[in-house]
Amino acid sequence: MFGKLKEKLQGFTKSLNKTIDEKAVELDKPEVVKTEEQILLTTDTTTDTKTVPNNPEEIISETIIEEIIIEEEESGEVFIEETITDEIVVADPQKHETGKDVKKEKEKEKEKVGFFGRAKALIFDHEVILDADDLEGPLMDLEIALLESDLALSVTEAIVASVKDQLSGTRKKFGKNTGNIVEEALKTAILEVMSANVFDFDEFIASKKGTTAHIVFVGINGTGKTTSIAKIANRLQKQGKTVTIAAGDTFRAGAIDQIQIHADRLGVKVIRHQEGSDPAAVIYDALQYSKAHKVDVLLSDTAGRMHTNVNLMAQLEKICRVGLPDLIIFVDEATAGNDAVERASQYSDAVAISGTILTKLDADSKGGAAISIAYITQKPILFFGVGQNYDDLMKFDAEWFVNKIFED
Ligand SMILES: Nc1nc2c(ncn2[C@@H]2O[C@H](COP(=O)(O)OP(=O)(O)OP(=O)(O)O)[C@@H](O)[C@H]2O)c(=O)[nH]1
Repeated sequence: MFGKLKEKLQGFTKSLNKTIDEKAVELDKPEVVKTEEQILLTTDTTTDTKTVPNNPEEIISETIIEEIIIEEEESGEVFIEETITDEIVVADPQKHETGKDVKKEKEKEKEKVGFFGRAKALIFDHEVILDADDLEGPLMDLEIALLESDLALSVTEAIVASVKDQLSGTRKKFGKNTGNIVEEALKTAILEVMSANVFDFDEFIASKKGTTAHIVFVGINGTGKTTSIAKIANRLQKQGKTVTIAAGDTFRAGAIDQIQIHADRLGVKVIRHQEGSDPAAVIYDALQYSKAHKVDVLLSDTAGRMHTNVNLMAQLEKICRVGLPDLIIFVDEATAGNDAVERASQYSDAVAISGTILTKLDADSKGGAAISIAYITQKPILFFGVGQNYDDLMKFDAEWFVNKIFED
């Protein structure tokens, strides 16, 4: 899931981590030279064993310290040279050992702790300050990565600005979690967008106890409105709620029968008129019926319509005016590209969208549509459709979503 977005974001994370690492080494170089003596002191020439400083957990670049084994031609004996930055430390020549012994000894030491790790420990607590120059290149890469993952320009800019804000000018501890700094900044930025106006669907339904909660589903053709209505009906029934469905798609041939089939399977009452009749009238009747029968939730289907069709969008406004919905749910596909942003925006202008259901997350989704729609509508994603069965509906969880983008 979100393979492409994941790959691109990981690219940015790696590139900025590299900058941080380079900068950390640069800042800490004088410190490494200063502590060279300390490293030498750790070599006990009488026992030829080395003491180990605390915290030797990580391995640093071999460009800082190298070991060279030199074989002496005549005796076949071996000296160890340790090169620290550009200085050479020669192990005690009085204490000649055979090559085999030395190698064994070195193997043991490596098992105890990496030598580079010990050196790294000495620069462990320093801080890196990222400035605009350090961030410029990686942030440009991030912007391109997000745009290529179908995020709208406005949301891309918001995420890049947030990441920049979090990383620039601030002192960052250079410790063993360095690698997380960038990822955390990105996660926070995406989480901010995805958590806009969070609203809990179940709490909302619970709050309507005693009255009929009316939900209208809108969106372009074939995005999964009818299927999502059936999934929501199934979910509500499992929670002990009573449900009615309004067959408000009177436009597409077969749409009324399609929703009737779902309703029959689920044992839900459908209020329907003739094909071609006024959808606002069907929905009005369904609402009266549901109220009279104290039905907990009325789910109203509407015909798919292109956001660019002025007449059909005007009809949708009328449906929502007459039907007095408590929620208007915009349904679109998680697989949608940048065009999803345009339609979310136009639907949002036409009617007061309360939230979005993103369907087909089980198909190859780039993830960009989810982030963009949440940002453009400034309304929460409520559910993900994750398949064609009634149970294939997942309540949206922003943290789950963001972690999914970054998981390996
Ligand atoms: N894989 C997958 N398919 C889905 C999902 N949701 C809906 N579909 C399929 O998408 C197709 C269209 O779904 P519908 O529910 O008919 O879409 P609609 O928005 O009501 O279509 P119109 O009435 O033409 O506007 C159907 O084949 C559904 O089975 C989903 O979450 N995952």
